[in-house]
Amino acid sequence: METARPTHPLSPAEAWRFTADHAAEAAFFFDFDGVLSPVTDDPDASQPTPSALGVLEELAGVVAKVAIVSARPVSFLRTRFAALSHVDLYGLYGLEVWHEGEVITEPAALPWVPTMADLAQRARTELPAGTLVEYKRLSVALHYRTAPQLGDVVDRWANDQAERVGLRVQGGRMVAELKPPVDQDKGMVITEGIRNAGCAWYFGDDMSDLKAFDALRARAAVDPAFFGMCVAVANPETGAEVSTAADLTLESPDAVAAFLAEGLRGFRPAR
Ligand SMILES: O=P(O)(O)OC[C@H]1O[C@H](O[C@H]2O[C@H](CO)[C@@H](O)[C@H](O)[C@H]2O)[C@H](O)[C@@H](O)[C@@H]1O
Repeated sequence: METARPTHPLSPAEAWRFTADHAAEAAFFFDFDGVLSPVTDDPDASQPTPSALGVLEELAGVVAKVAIVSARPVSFLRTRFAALSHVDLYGLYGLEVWHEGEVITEPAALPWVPTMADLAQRARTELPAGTLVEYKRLSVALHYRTAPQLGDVVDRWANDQAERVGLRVQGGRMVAELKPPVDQDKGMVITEGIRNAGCAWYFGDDMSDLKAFDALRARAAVDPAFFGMCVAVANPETGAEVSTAADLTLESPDAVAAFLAEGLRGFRPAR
C-alpha cells in the first residue's frame, strides 16, 4: 500500500518510510562543510567524515539522485568525492557543475576570473596577518576562524571591495566571501534539481543553505504531491536560524552519516 505524503510536523521514521516507498523519484542534496565534513581551522584540511562516502554511495544506489551542493569549487569536491561515480557535484553555489567528466562553468561568471585573482592578491597584502585567503577562481573566501577578532575588519574590507568592483558578499561561518554578480545560489540549484523529483531532502548548516530549504518549501507549496525534508546540522556559529527553518536538526556530520545509514535500512535492495 502507498504511504500518504507526510505532513509537517513529522517524525523521521515517517519521512524515511515515504522516501523508501518513492525511492525512484527521490533526490538527496548535501552541503559539504559542516554537513558531511567537520569544521577544521584550515579549509584545505577538510575531509568527509569517515563513514560518509560509503553511505552516500549506498544511497545513490537506491534513490534517483544524490548531489553535493557546495560553495567549494568542483576541483576541490572532486578530490573528496572522486570515488563516488553516481554522486553529482555542484560547486561555487552552482556556478560550476561536474557533468560527464568535465566541469561546466556558468558563462556569465567567467569574465570575473581575473578580478578574483586580483582580489585574492590584494587580500593577501592588505588584510592583517591571521586572515586566511582562499582563492576559488570565481570567488574569494576570506577566513578569520583562527583570528575571530579580525571579523569586523575582514567584513568591512569585503564590503568595500564588493562596492568598488561590483561584486556580492556572502557571509558564512567565520568567513566573508566575494562572489560575482551573477544570479546563482543553492536555491536555484535545488529548484532545477528537483524538477522531476517527487520527494527531496536537503542537508545544510549555513545561511546559504536557507535558500535551498526555501526551494523545497516553494515546490511543496505548489505541488501537493511533492514531499520535501529540510535537515539542519547544528552549529554554534549560525545560532538557531538554520535549525529553526528545518524540519529536523542533527548534531554533527557524524550524526548525518549515522542517520542516513539508519534510514537506508528501510529501503529495498537496489535491483
Ligand atoms: O557550501 P559549503 O560546502 O558549506 O561551503 C561553505 C564554506 O566552507 C568552507 O569554509 C568553512 O569550512 C572551513 C573548513 O571546515 C572552515 O575553516 C571555515 O571557517 C568555514 O567557513 C570553505 O573554505 C569556504 O570556501 C566555503 O564558502
